[in-house]
Amino acid sequence: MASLAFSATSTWGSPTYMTLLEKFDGPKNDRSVFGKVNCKKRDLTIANVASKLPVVAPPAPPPTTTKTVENECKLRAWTSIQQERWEGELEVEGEIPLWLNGTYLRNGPGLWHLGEYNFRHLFDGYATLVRLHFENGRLIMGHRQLESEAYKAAKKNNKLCYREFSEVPKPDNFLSYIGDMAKLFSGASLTDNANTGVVKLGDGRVVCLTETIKGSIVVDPATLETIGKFEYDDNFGGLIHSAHPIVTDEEFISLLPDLINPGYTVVRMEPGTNERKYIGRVDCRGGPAPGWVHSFPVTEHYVIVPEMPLRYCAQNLLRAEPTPLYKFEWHPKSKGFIHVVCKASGKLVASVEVPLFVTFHFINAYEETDEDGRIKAVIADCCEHNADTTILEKLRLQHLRSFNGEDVLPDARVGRFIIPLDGSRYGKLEAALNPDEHGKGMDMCSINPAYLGKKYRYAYACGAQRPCNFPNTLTKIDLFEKKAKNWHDEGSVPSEPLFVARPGATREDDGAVISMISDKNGDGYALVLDGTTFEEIARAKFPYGLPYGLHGCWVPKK
Ligand SMILES: CC1=C[C@H](O/C=C(C)\C=C\C2=C(C)CCCC2(C)C)OC1=O
Ligand SMILES: CC(/C=C/C=O)=C\C=C/O
Ligand SMILES: [Fe+2]
Repeated sequence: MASLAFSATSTWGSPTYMTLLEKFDGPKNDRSVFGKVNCKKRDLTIANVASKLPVVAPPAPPPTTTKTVENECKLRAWTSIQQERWEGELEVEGEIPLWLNGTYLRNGPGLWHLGEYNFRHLFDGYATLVRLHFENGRLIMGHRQLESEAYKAAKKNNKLCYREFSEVPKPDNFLSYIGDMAKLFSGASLTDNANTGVVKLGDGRVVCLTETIKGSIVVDPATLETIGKFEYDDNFGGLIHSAHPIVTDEEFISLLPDLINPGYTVVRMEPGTNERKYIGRVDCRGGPAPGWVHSFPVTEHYVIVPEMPLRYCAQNLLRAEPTPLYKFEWHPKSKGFIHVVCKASGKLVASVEVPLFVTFHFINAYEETDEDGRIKAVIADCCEHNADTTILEKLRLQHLRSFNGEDVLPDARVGRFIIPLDGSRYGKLEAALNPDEHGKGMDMCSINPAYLGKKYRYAYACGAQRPCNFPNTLTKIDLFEKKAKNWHDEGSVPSEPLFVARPGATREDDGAVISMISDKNGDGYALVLDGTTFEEIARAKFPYGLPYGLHGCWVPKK
């Protein structure tokens, strides 16, 4: 299929869209997009509608293959999405459990270039939403670009217009540079490219998120259409928040880092409202700025506030060219801390110094009680990168695209913080199990959501089968037995496994685990594993390989 190059000569306005709408109509369209993939053409309502969707050709992707020592790497994980959107039914191999009814939504940075200009970091890409709709053993896949202001402006002007994770728009001249600085301070130049995750609020609204507050965007889970900005209806201000709020049917809890008076505000929002309410505040204990707080855990009674020695850095925010640690700085002398805030009173119940740590993702946390039922400690688990920040650099696209058989993924582990609540000054950090169990790779985790904040046994994540340059296995961690069971498809990259509990289940691991795989042939497929045995129960090939996605959520059938 001819693709419209995302260049000065291409048209992204409605005339082209209309032309394509007419041109790519009906099932014929599917074939032209798919090539030889086995996609059923049954008249499923959604699929039928979907097959009539305009298949707008996207920016031409950057080179898709990378020379390696042995062979050509065709992996699509690190290359831009092929087209703006697609939807259709997939042929299922194996059996999708009939109880698995609902939609898995996944978000991630899926478009990494503007015309000839290639972005440099995984986290810079424009958001690509993917949906896997499971219904009575059948599976419909769809993907669509998120229509953020940043994405729309890039398409319209064919250049970067907002500050992304590592990319910064080039000022035209000195005066515009001064203007850009003003925009930076007001937040006007920050991106709203919500490419990190997607959550379902208790009231049913589905919101895409990233680190910037303005990058909170409501989408329709059925069509993946961008509905509009999620406006927070309160006076907290600020420009950034944790990219991973804690979201349940009852609440939305988030942390707002304060870069002026280093600290964090803990806030809570009720379903059906857009108003975050104040829970409490933690002042940082070290360093010139708060630690990066990409995620945080909660227990039944507490919000756990990590203060990582990898701290936000005002100078790096202002720089035009990325530094090795991007918007952050490593401050080992400033130390690392974990703070525990009571959800009900907002009071700080513990604040302990812990060994240096680096983490993107907390897995879960819970309270440990003594014989009399008194809470004596908090346990908080995370994907911990052995206090080594190099993982941030390893997520550069050039690095991800150039795997040559060398083992270059830095080691990681399930880091377990033990935080005493008896007034002690220090907490501990240790590996929850031997990292060899999961090939010393560890990130992109999920749990059975019914165990959020509670003592739990199982975590699902990505581990490593070495040599590799990125986590390449799905791993089920048993924190009681301290064992892991690993799933691996040689040469492929799986995305974050998501656990869905079987309705009525009483065992923690009774359910299914969903992931999407980029395989070594350049294809991709949805994968369903049994939550207990961790064996494959079904897979369904995509029409083409999709870019890597970060985080997702489950929207159960109503
Ligand atoms: C991880 C991860 C990266 C991605 O970040 C996206 C952006 C736009 C982040 C921007 C910023 C920071 C990381 C630090 C503080 C400043 C600011 C520029 C907002 O989203 C992710 O989840
Ligand atoms: C992809 C990743 C972090 C994503 C943040 O949202 C980490 C991968 C390697 O450990
Ligand atoms: Fe994340």
